[in-house]
Amino acid sequence: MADSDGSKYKGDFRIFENVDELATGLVDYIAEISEMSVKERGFFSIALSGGSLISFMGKLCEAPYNKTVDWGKWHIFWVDERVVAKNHVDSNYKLAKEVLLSKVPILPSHVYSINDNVSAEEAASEYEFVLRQLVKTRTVNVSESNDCPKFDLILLGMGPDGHIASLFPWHASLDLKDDWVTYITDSPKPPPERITFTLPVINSASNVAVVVSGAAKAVAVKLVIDGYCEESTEVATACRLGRSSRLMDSWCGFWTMRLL
Ligand SMILES: O=C(O)[C@H](O)[C@@H](O)[C@H](O)[C@H](O)COP(=O)(O)O
Repeated sequence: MADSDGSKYKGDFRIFENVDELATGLVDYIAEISEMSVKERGFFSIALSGGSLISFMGKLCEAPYNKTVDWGKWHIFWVDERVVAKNHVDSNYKLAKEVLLSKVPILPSHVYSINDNVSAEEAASEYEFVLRQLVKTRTVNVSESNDCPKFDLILLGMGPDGHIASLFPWHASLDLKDDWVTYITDSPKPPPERITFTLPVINSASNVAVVVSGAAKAVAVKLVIDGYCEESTEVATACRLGRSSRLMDSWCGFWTMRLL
């Protein structure tokens, strides 16, 4: 599969019987990429969205992951964040803190949350500034094909409308090419004010996984599977599954993309 800038990805679909198996499959995948990145670069840079994927990541606090993962090497970012106080019920940071960050020995200085005391516009530009410093020191790797950050892993959820991060269908933010982080004040999903990585940053990551469960997502997932069918034979099994059942009633799984 090739992106518009010629980047090549290898991907697969991982389908599970239930959300508990999905959580185990997801944390195995995260632990594997963490180990590989620490071996190759000495760091692991991971960017998270909000939503249900964070609760699945809670399994990382259990054995064996709590002991085997090299938590001191983790650097955690947010692919998108709602511009609300860190203790607000809508905060993606709050969710990640409760489920994971407060339970494993990640260094507080390696947790890059947004500044929630400024406007969405300022928060986005400050976050991009922080990223630029970390790319200079290579704490976050840099893409060989553009100057974008190349996160070791970006984890996304997907809404029933097909949105990922805080990039919503038909929104002008989808067309941004030069910004790394942007802001919106009109999110169709509340709360309205958010910051988000742009598509060039998401598409530059070494690994991306989209984690999706539930009946509400079935139509959007079918569109993704059909898109893959047109472009790649790598995911033939998932495609057959998608075709034989035409539209699955529900969906429980994630798909991965690895930059070659
Ligand atoms: O801030 C947000 O709204 C999220 O980052 C968003 O992109 C989320 O990941 C999807 O809406 C899926 O959420 P669920 O998995 O909870 O449906």
